[in-house]
Amino acid sequence: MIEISNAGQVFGPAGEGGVRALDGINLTIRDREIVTLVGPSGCGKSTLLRLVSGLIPPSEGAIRINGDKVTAPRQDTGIVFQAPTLLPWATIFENVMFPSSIMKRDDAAARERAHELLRVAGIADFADRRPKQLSGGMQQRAAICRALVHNPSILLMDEPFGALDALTREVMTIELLRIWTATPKTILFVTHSIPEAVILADRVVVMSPRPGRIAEIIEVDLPRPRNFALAGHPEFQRCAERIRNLIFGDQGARFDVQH
Ligand SMILES: Nc1ncnc2c1ncn2[C@@H]1O[C@H](COP(=O)(O)OP(=O)(O)OP(=O)(O)O)[C@@H](O)[C@H]1O
Repeated sequence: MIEISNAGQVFGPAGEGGVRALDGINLTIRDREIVTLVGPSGCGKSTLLRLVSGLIPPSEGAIRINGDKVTAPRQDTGIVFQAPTLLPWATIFENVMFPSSIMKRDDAAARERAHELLRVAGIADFADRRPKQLSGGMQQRAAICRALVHNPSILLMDEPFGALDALTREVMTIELLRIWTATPKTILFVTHSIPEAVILADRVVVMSPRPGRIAEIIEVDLPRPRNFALAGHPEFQRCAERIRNLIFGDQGARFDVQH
């Protein structure tokens, strides 16, 4: 369970000169829940993900995972950024194995898991290539395999499919749900895509413009397993409509969120 209590973040000097990115965030994420985060550009989605990952400490409040205060990156957490951030000099297989290697858990089981993930992601034939020999989409698939290789119980994803073409993006979204069904984990997922936010989530957290606050939390009552055929479902449309109204409904609306 992830507990975000009264978390706030100010970058730079305290007071007038600082940038307040987050204000008074309270959110509890249950085990094996998928929560998506949407909101206008600059509302603090990535910052909130970084606080939960332990990459930066919150200026105010606290993040707890299973009761322990998060003070640094944790072994039970995997993270995927929008850019693949692979090591250019290592092979795809070595990149995927990297978390297991630094945790000194690069045994036969981990290697088998890495091969299996590469198969699922459709890039097994590229295991011995260097990142620059793969397309951007294939590199991103490798980055997702890397985040999953040590079978973390928490997966934090910051617009992981943002740079992919629309078709690959849908395939990867459904693939992520398939992986989640096979090995359930708690997922916090930042996206600019309303359909992606709804199709993945148990709950969608909609954030308001800077300083980022939670505007509303929307429960998505759609059956699982899910696919994009559910876009015609009345519950899908209700959720998507509500998110749109929250984001575009006021004068401060920003148009960088995909309909
Ligand atoms: N390291 C930093 N130093 C100073 N300001 C920062 C830093 N990181 C983020 N910010 C500021 O905090 C605010 C929130 O940024 P953040 O990247 O979390 O927003 P976001 O909702 O993820 O945006 P986007 O949707 O465009 O990716 C922005 O105003 C940004 O300029």
